[in-house]
Amino acid sequence: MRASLIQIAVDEGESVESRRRRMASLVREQAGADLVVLPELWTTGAFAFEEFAGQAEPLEGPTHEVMAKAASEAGVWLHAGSIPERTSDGTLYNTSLLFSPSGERVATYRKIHRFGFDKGEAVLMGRGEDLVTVRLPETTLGVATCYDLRFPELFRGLVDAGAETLVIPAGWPERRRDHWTLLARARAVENQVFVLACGTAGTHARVPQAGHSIVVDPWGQVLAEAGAGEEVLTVEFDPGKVAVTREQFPALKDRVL
Ligand SMILES: O=C(O)CCC(=O)C(=O)O
Repeated sequence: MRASLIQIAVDEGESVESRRRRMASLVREQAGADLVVLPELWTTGAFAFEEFAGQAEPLEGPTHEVMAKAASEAGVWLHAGSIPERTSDGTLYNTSLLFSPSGERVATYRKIHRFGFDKGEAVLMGRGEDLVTVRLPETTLGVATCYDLRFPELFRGLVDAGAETLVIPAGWPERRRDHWTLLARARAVENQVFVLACGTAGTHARVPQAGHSIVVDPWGQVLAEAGAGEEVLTVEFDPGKVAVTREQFPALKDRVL
């Protein structure tokens, strides 16, 4: 299975519309991949809190339209990262959109753990409630977003629901980059899954981003890791390795709690 993680910079000098067009073109360039993954809140930037309300979209808004088309033109499964979603009652959510290779939306995930410690996203956005898995022909995806990575119980829930590949879009800051790579590996090892974690590059809202999108196998080996700048990280992996790892080292069977 081939996956491409598109790590872009959210540059305030680029309009949201041009970034959408640029992202769509990058997705189209990944034709031939099975799965393409984009970062968290790449239209606004995950730390651009003051932009959330102004840039929030309905679920089937402009990002949905452009990404559905890009997925079908590239013929790929697309985790289109997340958007600031505005529901009909005015509530905002940090919502991920997933599309099939025919451009049909197959899942949405509203981020459960909101970041900000009583500020920013934590007060501006509503809390998601539902765990989401998506069956692809080769593997079952379990989805989570950025700060969720710190909460292992969420991933146990996804594993119980059948997840074999965790897909985690993020806008992770540079100053905690070590946590990002450490936690990505920890979630892979403890759950015996692949982890595909896609972050952003550059600096937005004065917060330098970590980049370093990463793909980890169920044994905790790093299959690929991006640098700090814009990059498309492409990796081939064998989803069958999840079953093999769980059989050879059946730690998940010894869970007590
Ligand atoms: O947990 C962290 O260090 C970063 C989380 C974050 O930036 C986010 O969820 O947007």
